[in-house]
Amino acid sequence: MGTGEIPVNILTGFLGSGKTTLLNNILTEHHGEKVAVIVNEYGDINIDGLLVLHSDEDIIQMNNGCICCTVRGDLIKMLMNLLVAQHKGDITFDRIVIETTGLADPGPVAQTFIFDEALSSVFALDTIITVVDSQHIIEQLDSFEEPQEQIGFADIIMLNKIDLVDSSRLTAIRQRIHQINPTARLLESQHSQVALSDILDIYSFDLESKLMFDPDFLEVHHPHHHSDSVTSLSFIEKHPLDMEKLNHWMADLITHKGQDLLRYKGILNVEGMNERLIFQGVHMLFSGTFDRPWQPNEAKESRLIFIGKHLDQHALTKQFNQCLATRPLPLKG
Ligand SMILES: Nc1nc2c(ncn2[C@@H]2O[C@H](COP(=O)(O)OP(=O)(O)OP(=O)(O)O)[C@@H](O)[C@H]2O)c(=O)[nH]1
Repeated sequence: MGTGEIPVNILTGFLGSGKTTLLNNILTEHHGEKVAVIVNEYGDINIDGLLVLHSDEDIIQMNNGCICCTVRGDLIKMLMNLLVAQHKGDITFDRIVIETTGLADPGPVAQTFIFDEALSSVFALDTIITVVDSQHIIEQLDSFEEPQEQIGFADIIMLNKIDLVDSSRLTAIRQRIHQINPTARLLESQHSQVALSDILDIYSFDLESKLMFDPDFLEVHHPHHHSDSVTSLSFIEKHPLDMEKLNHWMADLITHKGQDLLRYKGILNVEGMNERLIFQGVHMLFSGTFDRPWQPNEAKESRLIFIGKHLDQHALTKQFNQCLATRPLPLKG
């Protein structure tokens, strides 16, 4: 939608489904386009922005709220600023990709490009792409409203993480999705690998189908209510962490609280290591891998976020602090 020339793609999908992985695939593919990226994160610290593999793309972080609620005004301002900067020759871009939080309703974000006359004359909504975690989506649909909205508004739905499910589960997911959104195109992927020609430059945003899903879509949108039961807790810590204590903590946490942990992720500073430890988890599925060395110009600090139900903030804070590496004893004089 929109009559402008600059395509906009909205990446959405529930927590941990593979949106940032898809964004990185888009950015690292050689398509010859310059992409301006807007990343909106749930929680109060920036982690995704630090995990995006960008070279000279312009990455804009929106951390002060959810893109579909309070920050919609900010989104308009940000897009306007991008246009001004492009006009002045400070930056150039051929496309905008917006990654929403895992708890966003993409409806209001799409609306921005329809209602705002100035924006809709410059931008054209290309596709709303919803990434689905095939391992967890059925339970997510049973428990939360957000995945229904994300699937309902999609033009393209990527059934991701198909390495973690069998074909009968995939059939059940397809049927469930078809009930919510019979018109979206379904793709299957592992690690969000799809041909970019299947998701970009399709211009499949279809107002009719959005109105079928939400007859009030063209009304001025009422604030979106997130699932009240979901909260987040984040840590930023300069003191290095002890790898062994961290492993024990995670093993214990996943065993006892895995069901409630919708998403946990972080970039950790581990004692004795020159590389960042990238820490990723969705429920019981957890991975920790060292990636690149810390750069001289970046703060060597751990950033960690938990998003989930019934988070015991006091206990988690205590457990996190117990993972700090033992401070060296002061030298005796
Ligand atoms: N096994 C498996 N893991 C995957 C696949 N796709 C992504 N992952 C992993 O799932 C985790 C979450 O992926 P992200 O791309 O960060 O997910 P996201 O949707 O951006 O997460 P949030 O922004 O936190 O909601 C990471 O550890 C990925 O490496 C897949 O197809 N199979």
